[in-house]
Amino acid sequence: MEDIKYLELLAKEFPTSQSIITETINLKAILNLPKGTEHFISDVHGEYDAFQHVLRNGSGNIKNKIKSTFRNQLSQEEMISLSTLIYYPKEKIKLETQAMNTDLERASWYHQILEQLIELARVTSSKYTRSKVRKSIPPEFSYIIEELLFTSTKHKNQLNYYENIIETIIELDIADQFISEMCYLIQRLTIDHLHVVGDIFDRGPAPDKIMDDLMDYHSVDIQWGNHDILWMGAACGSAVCIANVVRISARYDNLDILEESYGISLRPLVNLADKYYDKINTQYLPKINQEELSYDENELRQMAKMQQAMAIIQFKLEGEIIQRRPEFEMTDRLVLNQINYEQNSIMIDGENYDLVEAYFPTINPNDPYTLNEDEAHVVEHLVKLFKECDKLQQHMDFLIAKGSMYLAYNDNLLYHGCVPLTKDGDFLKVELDGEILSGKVLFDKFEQAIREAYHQKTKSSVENLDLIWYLWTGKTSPLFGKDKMTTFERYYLKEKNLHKEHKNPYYKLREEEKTCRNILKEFGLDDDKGHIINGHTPIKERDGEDPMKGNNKLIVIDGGFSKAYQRTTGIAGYTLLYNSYGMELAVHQSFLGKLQAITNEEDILSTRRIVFKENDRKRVLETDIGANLLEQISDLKKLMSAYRLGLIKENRSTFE
Ligand SMILES: O=P(O)(O)OC[C@H]1O[C@](O)(COP(=O)(O)O)[C@@H](O)[C@@H]1O
Ligand SMILES: [Mn+2]
Repeated sequence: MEDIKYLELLAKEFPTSQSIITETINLKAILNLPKGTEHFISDVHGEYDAFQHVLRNGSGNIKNKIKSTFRNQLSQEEMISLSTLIYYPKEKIKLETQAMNTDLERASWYHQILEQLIELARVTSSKYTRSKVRKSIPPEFSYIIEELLFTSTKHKNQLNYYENIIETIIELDIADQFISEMCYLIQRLTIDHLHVVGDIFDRGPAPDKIMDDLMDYHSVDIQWGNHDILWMGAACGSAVCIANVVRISARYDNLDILEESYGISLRPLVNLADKYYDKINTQYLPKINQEELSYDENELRQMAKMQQAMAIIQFKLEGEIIQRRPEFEMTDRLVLNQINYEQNSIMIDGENYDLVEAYFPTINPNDPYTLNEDEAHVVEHLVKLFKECDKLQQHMDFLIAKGSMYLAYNDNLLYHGCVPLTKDGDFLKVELDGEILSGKVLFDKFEQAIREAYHQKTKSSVENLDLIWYLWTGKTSPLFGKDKMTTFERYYLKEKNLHKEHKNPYYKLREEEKTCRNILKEFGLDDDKGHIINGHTPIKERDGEDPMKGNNKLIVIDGGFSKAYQRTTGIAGYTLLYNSYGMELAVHQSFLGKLQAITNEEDILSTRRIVFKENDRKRVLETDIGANLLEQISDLKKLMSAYRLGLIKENRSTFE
C-alpha cells in the first residue's frame, strides 16, 4: 500500500513507460562514468584570496589537466599562462589584450586561446553525461558551448562549422566574456564536489565573502569547526558566543567584518570601552601584520580597549554558565572569583600568581560574574543585532543546511576536531542531559542540540545554547579537543606553562591504525576501504610531523590558510583530492597573493603525495551516489510493472 502511494507520486514525474525508459538509460549511463573528483579543504579562517585560489586551481588539478592535454603542443610557459587565465580569466584577459597593438594580434590570440579552452572543456566534461554538462553551462552561451563541445571535428564540414563559430565569437566582440565563461566552466567541471572540513570563520579578513562563494558553489558540504559553531551560537543569540566572536574579531583586527560586512554597530561597545578602560593591557593590542597596516596609536588603543571590555564580559558570562551547568565540569575555569582584587593576584591550583597589567574597573569583587549596567546594555544591544542581521542569518542558514558534526561520504569519515577517547582508546563516555553518550551518538546528540537551538532561534532554549558554547570550549567537545581554553591566562599571566592547552588522548591515539579503524567502524563505515579526513590542527611539517597518520588511515588537512600559523608549520598546509584513480594529498607552500598570481603567474607551489591508488578506475556505481541511483532505477522498474499490471494508469495526455 505504502509502495503504491510512493509509486503514484513517482508517476507524476514519470507519467509514461517511455519516460521511465529514457530516465533509466540516463541513470545507467551515469553509473558507468568515472567517479567525480572530490576536493577537501579545511581551516580556511577568513583567508578569502588563498581560499579562492585553491578553489580556482582545484588544488593543482587544472594544471594537471593542462599538462596531460597539451604536453606535446604547448611550452611550459604557455601552459602556466593558460592556467593563470583559467584561474583569473577577467584579469588575465585584460592584461594580455592591453599589451597587444593590433586587432589582428588580438584576434589571433583569441583564436588560439579559444581552441585551447574548448579542447580542455572537452577533456574535463568527458567524465560527465551530456545532461550534467548542459546544466553547468551558463545559459547565455548554452547553445554555442554545446555545439563546440559536442561537435566532432573529424570531418572537414564539421571542422569548418566549428571554426566558423570561433570566428563569429571574435567578430561579434564577445570573446572576452565567452572566454571567461569557458574558464569558469572548466573550473567547475574539474571539481565535482567540495568538502569544507570546518573553520571558515575567525582570524582572517573575509569569512563573509567565503560564505558568499560557498553559497554559489555547485556542490558542497561542510563539517562544522569550533569557530563556525561559535558564530552559529552567536547568530542564535547566545551572549557568551557573541562575546567570544567580538573579542576574537577585535584581537585579529577584524572588527570591520562585524561593522561593515554584517552591519553590526559597535557604538555601545566603544562607549563602554571609553568610559572604563583608560589603562590598557598590552596583551589586548590587536594581532596585526605591522608591515601591512599602519594604525596610529589612538586607533590601536581603541581596539585594545574594545577587546578588553569584551573579554571581561566574556569571562563574566562564562562564569554564569559554568555555575549553572555543573555537569560541564568546568569549575577550574571560574577565574574571576579566584582573583584577589587588592593585590592583583590569582589563586590557581593552590598557588598564588601575580596578574600582569591587571585592571578590572567593571568587576565588583563581591559579585564578580554579574555584568554591570553598561555591560548588560552592550550585551543586549549585540544580541539584538546579531539576531536581526539578515546577511549573517543567511550565512548561518547555509551552514545549518549544508553542514553537520561529521559526514560519512563514499566510505570516508569527515570531521573537524576529534572523537573523544579515553587514554586506553575507548570511546569516552560523556553525560549530557542525563544520558551517557560516546562515539557516534555523542556527535548525534550535539548535532541535535545545535539544530534545535537554531530552529527555535527566537526563543532558543538556554540549555541548547549552553551546549553550543560548550562545543566551542568544553573538554569533551569533539570540535575543541583540548583540556581547557586558557584565554584568561594568556592575557594576564606571564607563566608560559599556564598558557598551555593540552590536546586530549585522541591526538596521540590517532597515530595508531587500530584507533582509526575503530572510529571508522563506530561510524558504520568499512574500515578496510575508508579513511578519516580530519581538520583543526596545523601540522608542523618543519618539525617532521606527518599529515598522514594511523598507517595512512587518517589524513589531517589543515589547509594552513591562516597566516598567523604559517610561522609554526613552515608550510601553508594541505588539501586533498579524491578522484577515480585514488586519493592524493596536495602539500602547499604559501600563497603570495592574488596580484602576484595574476601578474607574475605565481601559483601556489604544491607537491602531491599519493594516499592510495584504486586498482581499477572507480566508477559512479561504487559511490554513495551510485547506490542512490541504483535505488532510483529499482523504483522506476517497480513503476514500470505497476503500469504494465494496470495498478497505476499511464498518463499519455501530453503525447496524444
Ligand atoms: O591565538 P589565539 O587568538 O589566542 O587563539 C587561540 C585559541 O584558539 C584555539 O586554538 C582554537 O582555535 P583553532 O580551532 O584554530 O585551534 C584555542 O584552543 C585557543 O585558545
Ligand atoms: Mn578548529
